[in-house]
Amino acid sequence: MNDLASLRDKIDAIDTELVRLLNERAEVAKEIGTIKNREGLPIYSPEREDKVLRSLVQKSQGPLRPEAIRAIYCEIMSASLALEKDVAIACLGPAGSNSHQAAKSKFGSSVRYLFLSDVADVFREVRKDEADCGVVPIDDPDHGVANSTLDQLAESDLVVCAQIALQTENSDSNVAAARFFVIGKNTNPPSGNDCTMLLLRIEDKPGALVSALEPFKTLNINLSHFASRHAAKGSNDVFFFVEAAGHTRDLQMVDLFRELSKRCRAVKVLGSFPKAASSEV
Ligand SMILES: C=C(O[C@@H]1C=C(C(=O)O)C=C[C@H]1O)C(=O)O
Repeated sequence: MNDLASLRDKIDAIDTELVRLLNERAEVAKEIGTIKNREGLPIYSPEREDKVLRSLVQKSQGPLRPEAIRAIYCEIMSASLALEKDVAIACLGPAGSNSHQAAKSKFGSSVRYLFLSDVADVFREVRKDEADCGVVPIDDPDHGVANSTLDQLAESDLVVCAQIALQTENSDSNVAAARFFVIGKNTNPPSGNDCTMLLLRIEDKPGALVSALEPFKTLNINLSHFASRHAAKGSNDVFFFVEAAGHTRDLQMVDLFRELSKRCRAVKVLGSFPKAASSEV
């Protein structure tokens, strides 16, 4: 037998074993799904997926690149999600839009996608349980921050449960990352690698913002993103959206919230979720 044929025989044997193992893994995921459905637990667990991916990337000795491991596992997890439940993800349409691509890079090709025409509709479908989660833009290199998403987050009781970075070519053909949030009804347990999106409502007066940000410095909590919006018409308040390192259940967050509540008109937690992988942003 020539080299090519014998190497292909080797691949055939490995594939047979891989498919057997994948089905074995899928059986376990189905059992997990039965427990979740029985106990009313969320089917999608972003913190678990993040832990699985980080651990596999760390253990892998190559030659597969980390991005390849992530892409393969995105589809494996997509297939297990679909076995656990008929999972639907709402995003901005049409099929093939940036939002759809971002959603597929997180949820893979085994789940169902619902295409909506604006961000408010995505939030509505998730609130009505027509979709398990929604994917909405948060910022992109060409258009900046998505104010419609900030406005919905300010009003809604839905939370940010994951983020997605999508590499896009911008108008100058530079590759840059557009960021999307996954929104849902459930707060995530810690993954050990989280950040937290907060909404601070602050009076529009000199020094108010500096005072609100001081506790982040004192408690040594890093801020990675920052955006502002005027609060409702007729009010003299400003909304500041900040993304801080850590999870709301971290001890130092308790201190942070105590300090923030003294310095802000209102503080709302928009969600704790796994940080983007370093290869993503
Ligand atoms: C199997 C589970 O359900 C989903 C599928 C996962 C997987 O295939 O590894 C991980 C997290 C969940 O989104 C689980 O929660 O462990």
